[in-house]
Amino acid sequence: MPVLTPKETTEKSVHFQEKETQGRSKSTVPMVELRSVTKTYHNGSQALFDLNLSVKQGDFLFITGPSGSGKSTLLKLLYGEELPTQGEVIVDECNVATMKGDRLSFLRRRIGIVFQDYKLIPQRTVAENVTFVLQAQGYTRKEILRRLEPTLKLVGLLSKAHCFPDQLSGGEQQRVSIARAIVATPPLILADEPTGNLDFDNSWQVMQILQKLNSFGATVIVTTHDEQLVRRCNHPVVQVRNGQLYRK
Ligand SMILES: Nc1ncnc2c1ncn2[C@@H]1O[C@H](COP(=O)(O)OP(=O)(O)OP(=O)(O)O)[C@@H](O)[C@H]1O
Repeated sequence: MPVLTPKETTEKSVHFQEKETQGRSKSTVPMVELRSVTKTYHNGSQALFDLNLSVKQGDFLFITGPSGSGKSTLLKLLYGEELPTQGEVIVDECNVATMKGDRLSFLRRRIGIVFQDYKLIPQRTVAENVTFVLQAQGYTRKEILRRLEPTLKLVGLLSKAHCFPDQLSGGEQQRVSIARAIVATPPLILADEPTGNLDFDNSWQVMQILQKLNSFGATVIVTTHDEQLVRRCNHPVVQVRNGQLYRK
């Protein structure tokens, strides 16, 4: 079972400020645990089989694997988009499969999700795309404004706050989607092929942001095909093959 080594620096919440983390004790608390998880889709397609994984708070993990091996399915199980056919999916000490309604929504608020295809709203500006979810969650205007600026600054888009998505490059659009995922400072960030549509320089920029968030304390799990990017970052890697996980 790939149990991943925790980093030296671990915090429970994300703040967009450098923090003095040297000398903190390692976290041993798992943020994510999959216990003997099997996922078979209704059409009989078996995506994952008897899979175990433990990712501790503050870890950074890459998940690689060939197309169709089950990477996206694994992430979908973590945010409750799909349910396991067998086994348990534990996120932040909650059993995802047993959560419904408000409890599932509350758990999802603690997870920032970044997709390959950005999923931005074309008719809304960068600032509106980023703050939309906060508004829906009932944050006050003052709190929304307090969060917006440091978030845009972190992804290098403060000067683009009033642009619309079609006025941005692909790399910039992906950074907006990261800003949207992190503006509520979730302790867990899941990124599904976040660099799949980007060239190497933009991919590296995205990875640097994700690594920065990890250094601030967030647990980060990234699926990718990009071996070059994985090699350049010094983080644990597991591979999904035939529905199971292998440590690389
Ligand atoms: N909604 C679904 N219904 C039926 N089968 C599905 C569904 N989603 C995924 N699958 C199947 O599950 C398996 C794993 O798919 P998944 O999308 O998790 O792979 P992946 O590793 O993320 O692939 P890629 O790298 O191409 O995105 C594949 O065989 C796929 O066809």
